[in-house]
Amino acid sequence: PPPPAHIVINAYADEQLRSIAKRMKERLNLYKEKVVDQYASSPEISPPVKADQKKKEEQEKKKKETLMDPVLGNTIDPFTDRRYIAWLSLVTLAFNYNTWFITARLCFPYHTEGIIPFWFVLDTLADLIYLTDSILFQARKQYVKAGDIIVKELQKHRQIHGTLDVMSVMPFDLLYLRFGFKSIFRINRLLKVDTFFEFSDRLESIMAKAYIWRVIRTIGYLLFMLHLNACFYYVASDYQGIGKTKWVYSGLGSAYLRCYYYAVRSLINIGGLNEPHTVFEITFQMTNFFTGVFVFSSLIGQMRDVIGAATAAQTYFRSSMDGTVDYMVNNHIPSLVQNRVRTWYTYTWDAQGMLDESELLDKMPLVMRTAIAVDINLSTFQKIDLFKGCDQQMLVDMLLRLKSIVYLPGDFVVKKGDIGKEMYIIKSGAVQVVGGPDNSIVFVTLKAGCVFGEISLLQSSKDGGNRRTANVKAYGFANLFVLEKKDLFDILVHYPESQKVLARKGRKLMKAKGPAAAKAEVEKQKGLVLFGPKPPTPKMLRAFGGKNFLAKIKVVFYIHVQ
Ligand SMILES: Nc1nc2c(ncn2[C@@H]2O[C@@H]3COP(=O)(O)O[C@H]3[C@H]2O)c(=O)[nH]1
Repeated sequence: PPPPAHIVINAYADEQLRSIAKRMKERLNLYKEKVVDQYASSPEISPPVKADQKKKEEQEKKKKETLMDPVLGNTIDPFTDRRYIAWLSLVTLAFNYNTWFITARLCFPYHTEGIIPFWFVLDTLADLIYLTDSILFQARKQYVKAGDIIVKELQKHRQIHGTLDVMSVMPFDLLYLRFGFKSIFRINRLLKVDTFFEFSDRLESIMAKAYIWRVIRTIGYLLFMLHLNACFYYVASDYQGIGKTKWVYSGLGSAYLRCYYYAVRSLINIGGLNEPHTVFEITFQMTNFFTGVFVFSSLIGQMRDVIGAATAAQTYFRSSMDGTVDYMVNNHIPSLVQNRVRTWYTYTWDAQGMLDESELLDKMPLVMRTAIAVDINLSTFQKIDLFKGCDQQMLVDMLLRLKSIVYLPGDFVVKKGDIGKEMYIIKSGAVQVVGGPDNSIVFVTLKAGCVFGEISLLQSSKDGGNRRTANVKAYGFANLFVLEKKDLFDILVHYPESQKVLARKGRKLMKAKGPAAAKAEVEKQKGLVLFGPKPPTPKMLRAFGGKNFLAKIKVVFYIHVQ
């Protein structure tokens, strides 16, 4: 029979009682949750991120304070400071100006009355750059001594290591006053070569495609060798007398251009030059040929290495794909499968620029791998519902064990009824949970950042709880992270709290999504097999608990009023 209608004596009191009952019920649920997972409703105490961040900020502040030089203010970290690298490019420009023009002006007749003021202005500009570098930049550079970053004793370091630097800015130019305007007095400017190499190293380390710079630099070396040879040839011609013999520079046209042309033909062993006749000419020419053979062969070899290293990854990809295709052809694999394998290779290469990321990361120390993994994926992981309430460090441990894998459109990632040995996190693309005849019904489409395959993974193998509960198919190209069950359970051993959280969530998921298995789960819970005994309901809550809690209160209230 239908329950009797409620007797309402006082509407206000009834309303109050209802609201008390509602609040009590909410509290009851809260306690229930807390008994199983202490972080369930207090997210503010679960992730220790805030404490970590605070610590980090303090450390950074401290570091900044210690990096102050008492004399010069902020010191420079030469490895990471981009402004310093930008400045080095200017110093490199000044160094190149000196290197190319001091030698050219030394050999060619470039110091005519009209041009001297221009040279003077350019020289002064270059010297200003050198001076600024020595005083403001090199002096403030941190350096490493026995593994320590030294920032306090910069003065001492400057005295010992800055000798070349100081020599390079010595104003020997003052000798102009005595001996006239000659670029030889500026030859000490070439001692700044260290800065050029430093710039080169730093640039390489920050460039995404460092080989571009390496190729440019090697070409620069080649051109400079030719430049030097052009200078020597002009000096040799001058020594013999310009235009005196057929071999020497004739004195016609642009001296530099003609001498450079000679250097190219002679040093690269192209030949086709006028025959040398005097002993001096023959010796010069022979020396040129020999130097050319050694210097140019090594420089050209260097160029080949640079380009080879730049395309090494591509070559590795090609050779592994070719090897696989050969294997498939030899074993008469159906062309449909062959095409899918080819597509997988091409897509994986296009998407990640490598076939196996873990190969690259394996060589790094753990702390670096962690930094990269945390940077790339931790935020995605923190958003995943399944892992909410889990220990942060456990998430980091998990990140380190993930493997990236690509599925082609239509590929089955998991099949219903299979044993679940891994779970997946979608990195990019989408997957569909499908079922029904011909798998034509799409239950849900999961996108980047979603997890699947976790239901069977979190269940025990007893009663077949570890079987996949649905089919999951890749929709388009799906780039997934795989986490193996073995890895997950290896990690969970160290995080019992997180294990409880996941176990609870696993049970919830099973109840919600796998009805048949959920039945078995209820049976199991009765026997308290899987996750230990259910915690008893607190006494106070028990007193209020129960299905007909409201009815009970009403009866008491009714009797009381009566
Ligand atoms: N059974 C079921 N699985 C789903 C659903 N939505 C997503 N999935 C995922 O599909 C996966 C199939 O394999 P698992 O049973 O291991 O884990 C399952 C879930 O992660 C759903 O509504 N029902």
